Amino acid sequence: MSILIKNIKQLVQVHDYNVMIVKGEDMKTLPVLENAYLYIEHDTIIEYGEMEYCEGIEAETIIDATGKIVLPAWCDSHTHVVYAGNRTSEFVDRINGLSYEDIANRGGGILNSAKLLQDTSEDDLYEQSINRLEELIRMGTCAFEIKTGYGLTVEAELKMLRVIKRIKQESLAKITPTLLAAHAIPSEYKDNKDEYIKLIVEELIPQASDLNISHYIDVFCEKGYFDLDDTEAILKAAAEHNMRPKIHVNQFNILGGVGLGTKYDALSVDHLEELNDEDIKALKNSDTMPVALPGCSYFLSIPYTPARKIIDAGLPLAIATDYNPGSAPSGNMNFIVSAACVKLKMTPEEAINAATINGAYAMGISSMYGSITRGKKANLIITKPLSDYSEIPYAFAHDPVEQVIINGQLKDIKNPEENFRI
Ligand SMILES: N=CN[C@@H](CCC(=O)O)C(=O)O
Ligand SMILES: [Zn+2]
Repeated sequence: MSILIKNIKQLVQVHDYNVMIVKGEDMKTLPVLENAYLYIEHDTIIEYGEMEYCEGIEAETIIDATGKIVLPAWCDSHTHVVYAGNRTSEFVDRINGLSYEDIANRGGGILNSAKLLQDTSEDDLYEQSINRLEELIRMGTCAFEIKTGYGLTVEAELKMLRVIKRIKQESLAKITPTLLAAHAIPSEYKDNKDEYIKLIVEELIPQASDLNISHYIDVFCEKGYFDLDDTEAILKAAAEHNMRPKIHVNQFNILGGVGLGTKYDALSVDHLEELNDEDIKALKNSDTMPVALPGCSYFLSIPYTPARKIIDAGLPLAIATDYNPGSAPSGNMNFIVSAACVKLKMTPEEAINAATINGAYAMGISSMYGSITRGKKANLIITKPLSDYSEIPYAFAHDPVEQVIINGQLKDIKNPEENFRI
């Protein structure tokens, strides 16, 4: 199978030499080839260049991309897309004045989603989740991290892991699973948090490790959830099973989770709506990717991650959706790229770097995803006709995506019958 895309107005994020991460000042640069072609064989980017060098290249499928932009598909490194039902009633409660914390204190929030998920069959959970995921592929995302965390019992967390495994096996999207058993304290452990941590450490992590699905561990390190000691106990146990941290830190309060994350060589530390100089210092001496989640800030009306402080300190930054039923019920990366520009004051170049190559890094897949590089996987967005790539974040809430190539397959995203499964 071969595809040739011709007359591309702008081929974006082109790197002749493979890149794994883009940091600081370098995030301002987005390499672009004007009037270009791109040639794909099977699932791989084989060749690209200026149109004048395209002569003689033949392919089974030829796409004329006159006026259009081609870029790597979005890499969403933080999602909770496997969940049951929704939490619209809490949405209304918040409109009427309750805070996210008030709702959690009443026993709602994550615990509500956990109850729903525990009562949902594995097949139903799979169907709900893959349908959400396919809607997101139509919006241009082809790589997703997916967390557990709405099970909160050994049985239900393993059910979530099996659903994620099935999605990983059946979807054309690239999936990175993460174990987030420490997402909230189940009500039966309300006065006995240590017992729940013991359950995670002694039963869940070893059983999850035996399933060999997830190589990443997450903890919601936050007041009222898991403190620094709890988090460390879980990271330590996970490290013995070769699970690397990707943790929720600094969403509402600074507990020292960033420093703890870097100490345990976290692949990413996510949220960072609150951030101090010590956190910046810890990140500077690490291989840890900071991840901003502007959809959560928008939906909960909490501060936005100080992206300028992070990037101007010479650090890398990724952006992701945090797609979940409580704090960010949207997985639209086009919106996230726009919000990064408008609210986090990132340039379009920085935002696109953050949503492609740095998103891929935050899933440990940037050697094969996140840039237009010979040998990398062909996961691509072909836009509608646009004046320039900066129109993607500029025209917020518009849908810039016309076609998607996922794993080397051209998909008709407007056709409701189109499927994105292997
Ligand atoms: N903060 C922790 N976890 C999610 C929210 C989960 C929920 O409310 O269901 C987040 O990243 O925002
Ligand atoms: Zn999250």
